[in-house]
Amino acid sequence: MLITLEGLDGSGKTTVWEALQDVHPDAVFTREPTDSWYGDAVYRSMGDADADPLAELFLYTADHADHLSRTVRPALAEGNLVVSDRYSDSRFAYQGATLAESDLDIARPMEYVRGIHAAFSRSPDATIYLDLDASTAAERSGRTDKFERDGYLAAVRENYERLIDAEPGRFVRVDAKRAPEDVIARVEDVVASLLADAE
Ligand SMILES: Nc1ncnc2c1ncn2[C@@H]1O[C@H](COP(=O)(O)OP(=O)(O)OP(=O)(O)O)[C@@H](O)[C@H]1O
Ligand SMILES: Cc1cn([C@H]2C[C@H](O)[C@@H](COP(=O)(O)O)O2)c(=O)[nH]c1=O
Repeated sequence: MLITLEGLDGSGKTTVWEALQDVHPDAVFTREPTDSWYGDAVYRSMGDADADPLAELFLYTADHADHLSRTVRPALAEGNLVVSDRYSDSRFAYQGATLAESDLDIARPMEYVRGIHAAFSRSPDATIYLDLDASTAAERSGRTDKFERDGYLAAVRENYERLIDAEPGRFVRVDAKRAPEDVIARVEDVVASLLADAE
C-alpha cells in the first residue's frame, strides 16, 4: 500500500513521517524531492528565483519518475507499506500554482501537470492531507524559499482543495493546527485503520 503525506510547507509532514517510522519499522519511508542527483537538481532549481517554471516542473517530474522506478514500485512489488513525504499531488498543487502565475499561456495548469503524470505515474492508495492555513504555514516554515510566500501558498492550498474535491475517497484531512502530539496521534490512527481496511 502506498500512503502519501501532503500539505503546505510547514504543515508538519516531516514531523509526522518521522514519528510513523517508530510505529512501522518495517515500512519503506521515502520522500520527494528525493536524495538522488535528480533531487539535487530540483533543490538547485528551488534556490534559483529566476528558474524557468516549465523547466522546474520537468525537473520535479524527472525526480518522480526515478523515485517510482527505483524505490516505490520495487517496494510495493515486495508487498511493503510505502509512506512518502510528498508525492505527485505536490506537483499538481505547487507547479499548478507556479504555472498559473507565470507568463505561460496554459489554460488549466493543474490539469496540464496531471496530464503529464497520467502516462507513467502510480496514484497513491491513500493521501493524508495536513490542512493548515497559508499564513501559519509560511510562518512555521520560516519563509526561507521562493515557495514560502503567503499568497503563493494560498493558491497551492486552493489547488489541494480541488484535488480533494475530485477524489474525496483517497484523501483523509487532518487538522494540522493542533498540537504536534495530537496531529501525530491522529495520523497514526488513520494509518492503522487504512491498514486494517486493506486486510
Ligand atoms: N502541529 C504542529 N504545531 C506547531 N508546530 C509544528 C507542528 N508540526 C510541526 N511543527 C513545526 O513546524 C516546522 C515545520 O515542520 P515540518 O518540517 O514537520 O513541516 P513540513 O510539512 O515537513 O515542512 P516542509 O514541507 O517545508 O518540509 C518545524 O519547526 C516543526 O517543529
Ligand atoms: C515534491 C515537490 C515539492 N515542491 C516544493 C514544496 C517545498 O516548498 C519544496 C521542498 O519540499 P520539502 O518538503 O520542504 O523538502 O518543494 C514542489 O513545488 N513540487 C513538488 O513536486
